[in-house]
Amino acid sequence: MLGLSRIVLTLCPKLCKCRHGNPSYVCMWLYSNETRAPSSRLVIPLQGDTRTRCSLWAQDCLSNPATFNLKSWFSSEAMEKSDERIEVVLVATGSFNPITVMHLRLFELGRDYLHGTGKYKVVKGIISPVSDGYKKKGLVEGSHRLEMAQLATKNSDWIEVEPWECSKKDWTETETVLRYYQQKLTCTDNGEIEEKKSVNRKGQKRKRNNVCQDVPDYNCPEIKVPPKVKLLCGADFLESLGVPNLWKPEHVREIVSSFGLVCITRMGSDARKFIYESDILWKYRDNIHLVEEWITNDISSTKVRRALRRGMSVRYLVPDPVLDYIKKHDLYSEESEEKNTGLTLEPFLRNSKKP
Ligand SMILES: Nc1ncnc2c1ncn2[C@@H]1O[C@H](COP(=O)(O)OP(=O)(O)OP(=O)(O)O)[C@@H](O)[C@H]1O
Ligand SMILES: NC(=O)c1ccc[n+]([C@@H]2O[C@H](COP(=O)(O)O)[C@@H](O)[C@H]2O)c1
Repeated sequence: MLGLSRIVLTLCPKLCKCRHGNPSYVCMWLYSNETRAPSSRLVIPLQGDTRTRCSLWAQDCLSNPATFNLKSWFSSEAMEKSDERIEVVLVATGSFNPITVMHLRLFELGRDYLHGTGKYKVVKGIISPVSDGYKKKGLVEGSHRLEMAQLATKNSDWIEVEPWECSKKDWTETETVLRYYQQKLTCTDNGEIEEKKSVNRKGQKRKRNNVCQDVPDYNCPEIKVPPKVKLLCGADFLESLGVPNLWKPEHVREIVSSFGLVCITRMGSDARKFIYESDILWKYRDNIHLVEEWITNDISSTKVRRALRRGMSVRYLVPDPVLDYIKKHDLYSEESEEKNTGLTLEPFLRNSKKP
């Protein structure tokens, strides 16, 4: 809870149970330093001097976060009404050529880890297959990769496949992809309201006070605190951040500072050492969650494609419906592996262009 930048108090007439329609709850929106969006919300029944107490507590907490102790200010009954965990949406980008069981495991491992911290609640997982414009060698058509990812996640009640990135002709940088998903979550939930609220009639930005009363009511569905997007990846992906000309330094900074990473260990990669050796990753190491996979395996799409080309079984490495789809469409062959041969990977091409 340290790192609060702003607390907003509002009264909640819509939660009111009294006949006169007077507000009966105080809603406190807590804004973290990391993001401009509210990170959590507390709802406290309005009894006696609750509103004054909220206001005093907010000022006290902001001026000296070390004194933060909500329980000493409010009753346990009031506290039980709030879930202070930060909601997270895990986004995995990649080729998924084809999707394997390990890709699905990444989500389970990432979610378990974040829940184990007690600080986060994972509300959704998003698989975002890369566009054909990425031009990676052996990359089969996006429509097939999408379909396979959809088949693989059919039985999951929290992992979804987003076609946005894949259905574009051109490749999209990962930082843009994450921003898109964050914006999508924020706009549906409360992003636009937040924007409107911070602009006054003359169109000028309103000065943000530490404590004010201008946030809409608690139980409007559209003002729910938006979940935070975090990038879910394997340790090899993390190490790729250091490959010259593959990533823009400002994108690496933005990914580790604004979004954050949940990184699963992988054979052949030493994520801990990589973070230590990178100044930018070291600076934001608190925003990089390293998850140890103890049941190690090195399933990779490359190895699955290789086995398929050689007519070997890949059963139990990919979900059964995915295997059926691969067979039905005869997706992976020596010929498919030659796709994009001789082409430069789009990120290298883009980053080598003069501005
Ligand atoms: N066995 C694994 N352990 C940890 N992370 C993995 C594993 N397999 C895939 N990932 C992660 O899944 C994400 C998407 O990966 P991608 O689609 O490139 O699959 P891949 O199996 O790594 O493919 P390839 O074999 O072509 O490198 C990446 O962040 C990658 O690090
Ligand atoms: N600069 C960038 O944004 C950048 C560079 C390289 C790869 N990526 C992404 O990382 C993922 C890598 O996937 P592969 O491991 O299958 O190559 C893809 O989603 C790709 O778009 C992003």
